[in-house]
Amino acid sequence: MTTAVLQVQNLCKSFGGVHAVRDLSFRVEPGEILGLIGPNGSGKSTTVNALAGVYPVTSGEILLAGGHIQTLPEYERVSMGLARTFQTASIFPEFTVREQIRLGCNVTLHSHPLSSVFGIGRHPGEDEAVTQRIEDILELTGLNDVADNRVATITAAEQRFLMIATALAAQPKVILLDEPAAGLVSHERQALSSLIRSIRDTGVSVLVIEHHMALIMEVCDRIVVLNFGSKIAEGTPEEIRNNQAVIDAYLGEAV
Ligand SMILES: Nc1ncnc2c1ncn2[C@@H]1O[C@H](COP(=O)(O)OP(=O)(O)OP(=O)(O)O)[C@@H](O)[C@H]1O
Repeated sequence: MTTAVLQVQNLCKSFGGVHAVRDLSFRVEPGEILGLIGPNGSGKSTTVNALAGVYPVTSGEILLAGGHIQTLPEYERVSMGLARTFQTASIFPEFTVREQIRLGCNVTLHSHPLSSVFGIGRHPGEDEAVTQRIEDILELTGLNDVADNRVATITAAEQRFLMIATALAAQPKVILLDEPAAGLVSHERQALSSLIRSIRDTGVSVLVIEHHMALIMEVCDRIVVLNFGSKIAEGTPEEIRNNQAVIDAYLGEAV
């Protein structure tokens, strides 16, 4: 078996007496788009926050490319290759789009933070590499046309894509997308589907948490389904669509 990009083993997370996530295990393989779905309150956000290091786990293990990360702080997980987006836009309205993406690159820099001012601790070629990376991300996310616009002035959909762009700037091995389609209209969701596939095509694995079933079924290679904090099913979109436990708990007659 190849090493998973992200592996979750027997993850439990409780808040006092609330068992938000119970004994959850799954793997995100290299080059895979994995969906995490379930009804409201089933533990999806808690899982993402535990993976990202926002919450300490109650028990269980999280491995990134084979190494344990469950005790590491959030920023170390990012610099090791686990990036995430948030349900609400987490951006700087006064920055330009390009500046905001540059911020996301900082976690990968070897140069001293003041190297551009004082010329000390500079890693040759790093500025050029970062500039090229930003251009590549603008191209990938379709934000080139608004690259020099202030973040406050771009559309809500562009802000969502910018959040993904900023997460990509950290050069992740896996990106966690927390409800990326929230608030998007049909053609924007289509663009999001294409973007998610393009991200995978660059070699970055994707874990996507989403309520929009058409998008999940269209874009995911495999899907994990939660209910009351526990995994009730795992499989291809076709298998999940026809799984009676999933239909009863979540999908109903919707798909
Ligand atoms: N910080 C917290 N303190 C106490 N209980 C919490 C906390 N965060 C989540 N919970 C509880 O944990 C359970 C799982 O919540 P979670 O937000 O992870 O579900 P979800 O699947 O992401 O829901 P939604 O689809 O509505 O975002 C719920 O019962 C919720 O009330």
